[in-house]
Amino acid sequence: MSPPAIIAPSILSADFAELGRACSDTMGQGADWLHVDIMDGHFVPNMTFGAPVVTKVRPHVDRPTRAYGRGTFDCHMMIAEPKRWVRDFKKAGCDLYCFHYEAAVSSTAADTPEGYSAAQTSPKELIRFIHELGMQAGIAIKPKTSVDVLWDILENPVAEERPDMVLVMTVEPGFGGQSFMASELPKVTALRKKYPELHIEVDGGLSEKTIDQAADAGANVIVAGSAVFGAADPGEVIRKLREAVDSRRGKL
Ligand SMILES: O=C(CO)[C@@H](O)[C@H](O)COP(=O)(O)O
Ligand SMILES: [Fe+2]
Repeated sequence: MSPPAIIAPSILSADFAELGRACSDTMGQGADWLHVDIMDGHFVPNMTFGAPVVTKVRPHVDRPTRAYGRGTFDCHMMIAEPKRWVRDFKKAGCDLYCFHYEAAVSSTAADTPEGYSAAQTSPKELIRFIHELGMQAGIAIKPKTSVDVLWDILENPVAEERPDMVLVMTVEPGFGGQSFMASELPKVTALRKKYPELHIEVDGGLSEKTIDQAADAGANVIVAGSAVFGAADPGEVIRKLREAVDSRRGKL
């Protein structure tokens, strides 16, 4: 059976001037995780914030007591040098470090002054590094990236080098409030068929209008920014998103 619904509001749509309170309010409204979008202006044409802001926000939300527990900080790293920031985000309180496949396999990074190489490694080496620091590891793919790049990574017999979650982007990364790309759902269907217990996250354009399609495909981790933070009753939206996913468990 697929894993239960995990609803992860994207704080990109929150009021940044009140970020700590926005995060704790959202948790009080029934969110499971917080989805934290990190953008560097290189990998995507937009910038958000880095580890110092995560450090300040983290105490506003209870730490999870187990992997994937309530309060998980799900950091979506839309950055060109994912290896470079793993340590800083661990220190800041990130629980799940989700990097982009496309960034990991590019080779533009330079070494860091901290004395370790930021030169990009293979996804499996990056996953191992994230695990060694005690975080869960996620791997994300953009709409133009084929799901086929993931099979080898998911089949790896070495458990420490396998991702705990796959993120299938349902918009081009960079901005909240874009239209959902249903064209990406066959990737989710293919992943769910092969991996009944894998955490499969979808991100971009999720709302009460699009959740049924995503849930039918087999997604269980649902990111929603504008749909939650723009709602008159965010708790009601979170509840409906959860219900849509959980009502399909065991039927996929
Ligand atoms: O990673 C991203 C955008 O790049 C997302 O997490 C968005 O922030 C989701 O926002 P909505 O599409 O739900 O408004
Ligand atoms: Fe995101």
